[in-house]
Amino acid sequence: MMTPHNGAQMGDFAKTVLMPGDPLRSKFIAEEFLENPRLVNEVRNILGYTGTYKGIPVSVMASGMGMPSIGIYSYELYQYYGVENIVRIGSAGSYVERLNVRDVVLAESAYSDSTFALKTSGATEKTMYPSEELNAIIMSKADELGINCKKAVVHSSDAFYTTPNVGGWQDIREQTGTECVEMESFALFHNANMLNKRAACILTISDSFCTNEVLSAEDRQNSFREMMRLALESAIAF
Ligand SMILES: O=P(O)(O)O[C@H]1O[C@H](CO)[C@@H](O)[C@H]1O
Ligand SMILES: O=c1cc[nH]c(=O)[nH]1
Repeated sequence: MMTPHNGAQMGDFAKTVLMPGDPLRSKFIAEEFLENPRLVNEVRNILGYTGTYKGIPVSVMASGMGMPSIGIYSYELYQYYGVENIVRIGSAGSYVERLNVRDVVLAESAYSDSTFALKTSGATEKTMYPSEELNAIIMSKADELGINCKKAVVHSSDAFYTTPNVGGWQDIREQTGTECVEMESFALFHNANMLNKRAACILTISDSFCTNEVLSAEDRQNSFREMMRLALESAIAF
């Protein structure tokens, strides 16, 4: 079953797909962590692989950046490829001092003023929720692995670059209670809930709005090993 955006056949994806925004983070995870990784999609260079981790099938495929992009890929994986679980593994900018660069964060909810949900299904909620079951497994795996995984309310933004006239990150933080920003989890959680599937989002802080630290493109691609291990160990426990 091919789609306009995915060249894989039905059966090519495992029941759980890890989903970074960056296609080269997807390639890195497949080559570094999966046994016998097989490239199953390269349409638009949205690299997708299936292999095994500790003998259990797991897939990893990029989402691209932003809600329209993850909206397409997650919908097709759930609806046409029989995927049950998608775990976004992304980078994020921190709005608060308790979330430092390289900290691992689990989204407990995603707030957005995006129209993605409204346009997709008519949903008017501004907060979308991940699967409680997946989150519980991820937190318990983090404990087992000795990873300090911090839960946070995430802001899913439609814009990466903003100008001063639209209100700054401090206003957003105060008005919404969000603690870090990324660009996809609201749409992913919406699609999972709409299709009776499961989703979660683990993030690594790559930028701090408080300290102005910024990680390099290479670090964002290859260095988030704690998040990758946590996602893989959780995936085989789902
Ligand atoms: O590192 P990824 O997973 O792409 O996530 C974050 O990075 C991109 C912006 O730099 C957006 O996609 C944002 O959500
Ligand atoms: O500041 C950031 C960092 C990563 N991703 C975002 O969307 N914003």
